[in-house]
Amino acid sequence: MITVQGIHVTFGRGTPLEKKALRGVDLTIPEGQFVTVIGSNGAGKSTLLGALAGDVLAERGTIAIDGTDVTRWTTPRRSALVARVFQDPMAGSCANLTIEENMALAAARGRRRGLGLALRSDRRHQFRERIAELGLGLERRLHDRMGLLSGGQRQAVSLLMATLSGSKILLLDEHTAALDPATADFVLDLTRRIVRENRLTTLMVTHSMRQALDYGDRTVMLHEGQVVLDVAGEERAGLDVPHLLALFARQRGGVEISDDSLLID
Ligand SMILES: Nc1ncnc2c1ncn2[C@@H]1O[C@H](COP(=O)(O)OP(=O)(O)OP(=O)(O)O)[C@@H](O)[C@H]1O
Repeated sequence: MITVQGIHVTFGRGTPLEKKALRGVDLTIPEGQFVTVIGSNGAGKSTLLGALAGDVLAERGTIAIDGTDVTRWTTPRRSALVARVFQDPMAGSCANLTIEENMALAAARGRRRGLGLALRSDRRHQFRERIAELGLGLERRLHDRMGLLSGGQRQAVSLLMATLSGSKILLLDEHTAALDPATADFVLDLTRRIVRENRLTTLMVTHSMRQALDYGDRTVMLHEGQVVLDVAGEERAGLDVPHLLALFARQRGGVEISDDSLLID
């Protein structure tokens, strides 16, 4: 369970470039819920994920994970609880380490155990079995450098890595945006499977309205650092893309969507 209460984040405070990126965000996300997060450029989506991961410190408000106040915890301290997959397939894993070493590092995240221990033969066997489940044949490439993989393969391995440390929260920041449509579909279906099997509490930022409605159980829209729409259950099931766009336009004072950053499919 994630509890965000009254979070405010301001960048460049007191400078001419001061930007209030989050302005009093409240969100309670029950364990295992999969939330899609939408909003136009600069709405505060990545900042919200950064605040949850600990990269961005909130100046006001609190963030609790399973009842523990983590507001002042650093990113490394939160890393055993929170896993992230980024838009850039090169981020979040080490290109110069092998697939197996990357998996071992992910498994050791937030723990004091070293890489050696994480690479014990029983763990190696486990890594091979887990990566075989992706159906990409990567179990035969465990000793290849991560940098040799395609973008889609890297995102798939990054998703798998997110499950190895036992963290219960998954943050996905447009993790399919850099992939071709077919590969994006594969990674999204894998995401759905991994989230369900591991009962991960998930926030997925997407610019695609279609993805926002097709994946997950709840959709949250941010606008200028605030939650302006929060739908789940039957209300969400009854929404289609034109509806969502109309709701979005209403939040913007009736201004039509002319923002290229919002994809409708
Ligand atoms: N490190 C930073 N320093 C200064 N300003 C920042 C920083 N990070 C984000 N911002 C600003 O805060 C606002 C929110 O940014 P954020 O990246 O959270 O938006 P977003 O909704 O993820 O947008 P996009 O869809 O374009 O990625 C933007 O105006 C952005 O320019």
